[in-house]
Amino acid sequence: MSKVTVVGAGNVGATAANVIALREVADEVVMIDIKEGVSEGKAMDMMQTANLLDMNTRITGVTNNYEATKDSDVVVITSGIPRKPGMTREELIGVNAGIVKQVTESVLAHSPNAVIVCVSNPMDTMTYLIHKVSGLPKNRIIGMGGALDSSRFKYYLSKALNANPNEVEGFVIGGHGDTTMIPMKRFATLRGVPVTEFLSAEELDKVAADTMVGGATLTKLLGTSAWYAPGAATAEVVEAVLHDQDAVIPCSALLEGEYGENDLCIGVPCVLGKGGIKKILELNLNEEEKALFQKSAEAVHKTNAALPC
Ligand SMILES: NC(=O)C1=CN([C@@H]2O[C@H](COP(=O)(O)OP(=O)(O)OC[C@H]3O[C@@H](n4cnc5c(N)ncnc54)[C@H](O)[C@@H]3O)[C@@H](O)[C@H]2O)C=CC1
Ligand SMILES: O=C([O-])CC(=O)C(=O)O
Repeated sequence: MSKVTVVGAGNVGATAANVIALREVADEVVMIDIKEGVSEGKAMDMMQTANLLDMNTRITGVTNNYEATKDSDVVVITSGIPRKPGMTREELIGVNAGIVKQVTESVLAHSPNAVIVCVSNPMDTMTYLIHKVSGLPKNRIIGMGGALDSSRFKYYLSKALNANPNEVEGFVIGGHGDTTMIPMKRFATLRGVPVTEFLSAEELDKVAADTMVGGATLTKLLGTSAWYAPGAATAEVVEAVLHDQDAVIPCSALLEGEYGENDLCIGVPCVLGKGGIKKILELNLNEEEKALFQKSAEAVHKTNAALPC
């Protein structure tokens, strides 16, 4: 029996729980929130789709009751405030650091062996905070950002190529921020054919720029940040871990020398499976990519330095 807890039953948390349940990634999903009745209500609503959608996962919701999260295999942390139009993710640090710290302590008290997937923003810094607060082995803490950013990159590539998004491959490394993401243009392909065969340098630069502000674009349209793709990307990460898929997904991982960085969580290609991050893949970056990575890392270090704890 596998069990996933999702902390925060707001837009992203509830969507992630729903996708995890519909894809039957886990046997049991528990949503927990501080808002009285919200998790319970969303869980009941989702369970009323079970017979319509042939879903066999059991979803429950609780308010503040960590006992119900006991012995989870994976805990997803989405609790915290989202940005509003015009804000950066980094501006959320003050409020969200306090929430993420308290939530990490509470979940680990009941699920000491869980793999933690951090979603709350600023995500790389919140992932780093979880390392500091928990002292867990580094493989058990995964920051979810690259899965989403890569999916957006593939979306914008598919639009520029006028192609089926499922035929497109590509990934994004670096920080999960409007100016820190690094869409890896050099490795993007349409069914294995480099996209540079079909797109000009200018067209590809536009795809990369749109990807970097993908979250901000949606925040402007929606008045709050996005949830469908973030929820689905979170479910992808949880599935890779629970089903021991050895899936290569860019995630925010603690670096200890990789990519020339230390004491930093930032997006790098990871092999995900049982136990969390099985391996970090070190790419042979060219000079331009190295410089972008260094700049991105500096920015994330700077945000980390603003952590209140
Ligand atoms: N890493 C990524 O790729 C993405 C990150 N995000 C981030 O995820 C977070 C959640 O976003 P949304 O779901 O849109 O926000 P939301 O406001 O819809 O939901 C957040 C939920 O967290 C709950 N919460 C607050 N404090 C809590 C606590 N101590 N314990 C349990 N629950 C608590 C709130 O009551 C609320 O229901 C934000 O920080 C957002 O910036 C959003 C999209 C993508
Ligand atoms: O844009 C935001 O603030 C939420 C987020 O991280 C994303 O959708 O990429």
